[in-house]
Amino acid sequence: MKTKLRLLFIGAALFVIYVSYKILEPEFSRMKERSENSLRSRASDENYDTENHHRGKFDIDNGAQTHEATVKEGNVTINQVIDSMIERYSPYYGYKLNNTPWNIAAQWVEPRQIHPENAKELGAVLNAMAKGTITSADFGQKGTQLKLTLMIDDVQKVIFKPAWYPRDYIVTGTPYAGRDRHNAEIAAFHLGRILELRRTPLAIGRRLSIEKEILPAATARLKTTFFEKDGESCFYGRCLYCKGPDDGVCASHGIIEGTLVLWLPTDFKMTIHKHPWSRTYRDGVQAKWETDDAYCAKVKKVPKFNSGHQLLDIIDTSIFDYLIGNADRHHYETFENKEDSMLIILDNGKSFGNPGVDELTILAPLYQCCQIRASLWQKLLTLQDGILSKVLSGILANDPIAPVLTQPHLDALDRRLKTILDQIQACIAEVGTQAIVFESSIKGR
Ligand SMILES: Nc1ncnc2c1ncn2[C@@H]1O[C@H](COP(=O)(O)OP(=O)(O)OP(=O)(O)O)[C@@H](O)[C@H]1O
Ligand SMILES: [Mn+2]
Repeated sequence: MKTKLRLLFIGAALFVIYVSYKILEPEFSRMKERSENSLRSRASDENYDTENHHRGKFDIDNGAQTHEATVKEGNVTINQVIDSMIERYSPYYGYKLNNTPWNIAAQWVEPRQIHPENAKELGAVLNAMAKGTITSADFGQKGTQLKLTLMIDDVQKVIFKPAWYPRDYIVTGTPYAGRDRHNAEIAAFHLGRILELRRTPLAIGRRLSIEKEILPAATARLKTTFFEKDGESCFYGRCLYCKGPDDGVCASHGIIEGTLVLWLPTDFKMTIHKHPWSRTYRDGVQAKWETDDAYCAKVKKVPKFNSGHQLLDIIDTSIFDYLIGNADRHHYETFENKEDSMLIILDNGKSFGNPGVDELTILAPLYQCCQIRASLWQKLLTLQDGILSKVLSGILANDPIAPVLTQPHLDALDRRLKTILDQIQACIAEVGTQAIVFESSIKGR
């Protein structure tokens, strides 16, 4: 019996080494190819502003950022991998469009992705969100937290989630404590891109002038929630936790910082589902999943989870949430009447609260079901050894409200990634290779 276990373990370890090698191999050769082709293709792309040809930097900042990897034949360093990934995932905000940005973003939405892999128009859409004119401002429509619904250029709806905390504020208490972290929405959006999940709506930071940009566009009912404190304009909007001035946010020198999240096209209706691993939000009351190690087997008996991809989507999301420290995934939404719909990763506001706490219970869907899509596992393997934090911080460095995350939050990502990979190894040792599911996360089947 002991020998059998030992053999199984050695077999699993060899399998992991082989798969890791296979995964990294194409990344290395793609990198070589890219570095050879990048300058050539950049110069031939007429939509790139050749005077400011570097991607990234939100405001034109000549030549400050050069991520061209100089790859020597057969000798790829980790920094070159990082630079190449930053280059690949940094939106190019100066990209010039031939179409309206809003139509482009609306056409991207499909049942299993909100945007395509690495579209060059992404920077232009984000830029339009960050620079467009606010033509109307009203209460946020749904949810319990303070937010505004803004209209940009008369046509595009976005949510504005305002800043509550300075970047280095550490939220303590329950895993879901505190107000929303607006910066978390931006970090989550880009993390979703790096992980190739692409299920999070576009998000970008923006600083708005209350007097010049919000008040002139504000509805009468929103204006009634404005007040003054210490010579600054403030508002408290309307939501479950918006009772009055004590629940308001204030400008600083007339400016209020926040994150804009692009509203999904309204022709996609959404169905709301209770998350099977949701918390009770009651002190001393535990949910079933917290006390029952065989909980996953019970979830699998529910028709919508015993076939199809929703359970795997939940596992993807638990990995995503563990990385960002989001213990507040109480519900989730899918597209109505789309059989293959993804779990849309909406609302990441309760993330990046405490970089010193790794809330392992967020990973319960992974460790209780012991299954993960091969595509996500592969992606995670390529981001080990500090690559994840460096790539994400390189991309976030170009957001208008950078720095988006403090170093302790970035370090937490690498630490948590290691825990996830260890957990996957433990699952392989426990259930064998059936822990790895060969199903595309984008196609769903
Ligand atoms: N980008 C979006 N496009 C379309 N609908 C959205 C978008 N973002 C949020 N919604 C809708 O608004 C609801 C509330 O948004 P969100 O979850 O961000 O707010 P919240 O106040 O944090 O909610 P909760 O209190 O439930 O956590 C979502 O459940 C979803 O139905
Ligand atoms: Mn929320």
